[in-house]
Amino acid sequence: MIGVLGAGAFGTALAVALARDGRQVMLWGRNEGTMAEMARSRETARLPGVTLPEGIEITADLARAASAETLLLAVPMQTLSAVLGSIESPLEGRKLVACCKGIDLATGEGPSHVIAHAKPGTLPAILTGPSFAADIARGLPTALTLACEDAEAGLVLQHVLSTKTLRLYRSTDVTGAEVGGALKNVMAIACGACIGAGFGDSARAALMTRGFAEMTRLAVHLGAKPETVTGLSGLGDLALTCTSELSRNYRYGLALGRAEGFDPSVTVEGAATARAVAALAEREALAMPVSGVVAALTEGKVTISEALDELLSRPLKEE
Ligand SMILES: NC(=O)C1=CN([C@@H]2O[C@H](COP(=O)(O)OP(=O)(O)OC[C@H]3O[C@@H](n4cnc5c(N)ncnc54)[C@H](O)[C@@H]3O)[C@@H](O)[C@H]2O)C=CC1
Ligand SMILES: O=C(CO)COP(=O)(O)O
Repeated sequence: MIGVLGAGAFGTALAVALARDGRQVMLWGRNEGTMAEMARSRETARLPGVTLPEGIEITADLARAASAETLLLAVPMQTLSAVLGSIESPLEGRKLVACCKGIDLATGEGPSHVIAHAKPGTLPAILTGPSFAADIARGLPTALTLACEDAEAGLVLQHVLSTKTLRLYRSTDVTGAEVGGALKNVMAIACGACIGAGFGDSARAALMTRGFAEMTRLAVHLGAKPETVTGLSGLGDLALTCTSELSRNYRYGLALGRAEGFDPSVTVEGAATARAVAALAEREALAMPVSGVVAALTEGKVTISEALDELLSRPLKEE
């Protein structure tokens, strides 16, 4: 049995893909009324046009869902610690797969460390890479990285979570996979803002490239392998998210660039993560200029033209 905690777009899409491939899945969401309605209609507004297979048990009972052998944690990054804290069972020896992207603002930690601190003795892993929930739910081909420090547990998870259309590549470099997933959202906000403000495609390509350099710098500083950053979890997801209007982070950036409002209820992981990265960069004395500018922009501390000036006025250097 696979338990998916978080019945938003991504958690539900993963539950749909796994159930369609014959897995038994329990999908948990915190709102009893919403979950009862999902169970009745076998639909969700988060994934229009998608029918939830009968193989998904829909529940608002956290203890029940958390009793599953493998748990996928598909809640927003800044809520991960609280959700884990509300599970009474210690979950010792169980595989806990983070399906969220970002860095915890309170601690500066990625999802696997948040899991390890909240639930010691578990086997933390991360599932990350280029994939829109809508694509996964429609059964379109998707390739992701499954990273777990415990190679044996990673191998088991790779087989348990791969389907005919969802192809998982295995890695033991959890830090590299997490940094890629977290930073690509920050860069997507930057790229959206760039296009929204009318700075053009050449400027976006420059931001993606310099953003990738920042991603690599932080990952390697934290002990990751550079080749992980060139994989699906890094370059792959950066390419998707910085160029598609299906991305919420990119769309949020577009709105910032156009000086338009944006629905605050939409999950935009890159805003809090930019602030977490800026704090981390300062603590570790790392140059992370694009992340710093995105943090300032999303906090309303600079305008879009001040943000551009800041990046263009940096000292000239070797690439
Ligand atoms: N939507 C997508 O295409 C993809 C999303 N992700 C990641 O998945 C994670 C979740 O995002 P989505 O499902 O897209 O967001 P979403 O906004 O569709 O859903 C978030 C869900 O979390 C629930 N939630 C919020 N706060 C909670 C709390 N304190 N306790 C319990 N539940 C809570 C909400 O009720 C909602 O059901 C994010 O980290 C995102 O980066 C990763 C890959 C693709
Ligand atoms: O992570 C994603 C694609 O890989 C989804 O991106 P957004 O959260 O920006 O919509």
